[in-house]
Amino acid sequence: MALRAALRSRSGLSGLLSQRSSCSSDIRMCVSPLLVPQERNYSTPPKIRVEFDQSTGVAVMHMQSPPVNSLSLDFLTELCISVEKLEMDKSCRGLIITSAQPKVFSAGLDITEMYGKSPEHCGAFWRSVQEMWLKLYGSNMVTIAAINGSSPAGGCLMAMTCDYRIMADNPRYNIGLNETQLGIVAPFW
Ligand SMILES: CCCCC/C=C\C/C=C\C/C=C/C(=O)SCCNC(=O)CCNC(=O)[C@H](O)C(C)(C)COP(=O)(O)OP(=O)(O)OC[C@H]1O[C@@H](n2cnc3c(N)ncnc32)[C@H](O)[C@@H]1OP(=O)(O)O
Repeated sequence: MALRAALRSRSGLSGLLSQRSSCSSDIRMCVSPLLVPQERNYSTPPKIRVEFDQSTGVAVMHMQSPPVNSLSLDFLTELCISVEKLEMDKSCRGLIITSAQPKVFSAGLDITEMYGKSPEHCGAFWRSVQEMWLKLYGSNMVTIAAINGSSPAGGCLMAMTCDYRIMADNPRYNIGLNETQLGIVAPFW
């Protein structure tokens, strides 16, 4: 109850959504093996920014990978590490995921990860996709997607793995699954 009240009263969620629409206890103590070799390259700016409010127990995760928060291997790795860190912090009970990019929540899987890559890279990429939705779907935190822009395909998948979805009311923002239109078939796993 306290968490829900906190979520409701936080300027965070309502602020995030109105801002965008107006412009047009299992603590895992180890990092998963998938994530170990994928440490962030510190020569590039972080793709994920997390603000954790100790007083409410709510973290806001801002996706900030220009131009459209496409889900690349690097992006997904960073996102999974951030979720794991929050998951390990017992005081974090709620997670709001939103976008720092204008008009787009996430464009879905990064198309450039799907051609001209080695089989090893493709394997790592698809594992990271799976890791992302398993982590969010299985999270002990209350998870909310604050969808402040378009969110096709993998962006929709990510939102679907959260407990709640709230989308900015803007007719220009699309959400849904368009894989068939693109001729993409998700591999068996
Ligand atoms: C719970 C159980 C689950 C089990 C598993 C189930 C299913 C399998 C899992 C997932 C399948 C998912 C597949 C995918 O996600 S495939 C990707 C599909 N995505 C799209 O088709 C989105 C395409 N993009 C858009 O529609 C638009 O770009 C936008 C997001 C609406 C934004 O429009 P806007 O006009 O603002 O920008 P631009 O179109 O001009 O784009 C700017 C810039 O970004 C590049 N870009 C866009 N999308 C992607 C992308 N997905 N990957 C890589 N790059 C992308 C675009 O090319 C532009 O680049 P430029 O260099 O030209 O500036």
